[in-house]
Amino acid sequence: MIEEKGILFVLSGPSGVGKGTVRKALFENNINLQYSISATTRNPRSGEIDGVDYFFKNREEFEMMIKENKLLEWAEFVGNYYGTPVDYVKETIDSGRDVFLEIEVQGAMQVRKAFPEAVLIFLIPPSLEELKNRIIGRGTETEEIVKGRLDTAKVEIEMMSAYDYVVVNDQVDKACERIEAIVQAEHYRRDRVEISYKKLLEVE
Ligand SMILES: Nc1ncnc2c1ncn2[C@@H]1O[C@H](COP(=O)(O)OP(=O)(O)OP(=O)(O)O)[C@@H](O)[C@H]1O
Ligand SMILES: Nc1nc2c(ncn2[C@@H]2O[C@H](COP(=O)(O)O)[C@@H](O)[C@H]2O)c(=O)[nH]1
Repeated sequence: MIEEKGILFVLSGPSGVGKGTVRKALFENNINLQYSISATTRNPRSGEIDGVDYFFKNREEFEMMIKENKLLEWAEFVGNYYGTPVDYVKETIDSGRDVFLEIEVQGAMQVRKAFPEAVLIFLIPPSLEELKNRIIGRGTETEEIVKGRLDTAKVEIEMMSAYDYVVVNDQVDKACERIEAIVQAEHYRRDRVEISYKKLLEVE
């Protein structure tokens, strides 16, 4: 019997589009995906827990992870490092389970190179105005960081065509449904859903 590997799904998109919100809603629906917790040098926001939301590191620790090839991808984003620990991703995929990354665009492009079979999903806002409202509305960043993230967002949106799928986050539940449909479609495409086609064809 051939061992089936899991699929690596990557959700990316501009800052403030709602990646974290959509990801949390997806996982509340018990979707059968394993979330890969990232490492970062940014300070925890109120309520964020080390080892749950992120592995919080100082710059020295993060740079050591880079040096020791412990990251599948990493990027510097508006003044902080972010990266995906490689061992968890590899072990989970090898065990046949799907992994879900929520990362920014530079990192997604690195995943594309390192893992060409990964499925890249780009989340877009209904408009740039709405994106701005969402970043400001979240109220977690200073005015300067908000500006940095909005400037970066314009560059990031230009990378949309490098993705396998584009999903509009107009409403969280609708965005989740679209992503769930992509996950299902990718399983069908890889012939991993246990449907007996023979049986189907037998039906008159
Ligand atoms: N569909 C939506 N409609 C309205 N508001 C939304 C929607 N999705 C997310 N939001 C809101 O937008 C803000 C930004 O969302 P979130 O933090 O999930 O974005 P993000 O893409 O993960 O941002 P970052 O990349 O900066 O971490 C939050 O206040 C969230 O509640
Ligand atoms: N390249 C990577 N980007 C990541 C990773 N984890 C999160 N992110 C992205 O960083 C920005 C900022 O996140 P925030 O929590 O400070 O708002 C956002 O776009 C995240 O998706 C990662 O491991 N690698």
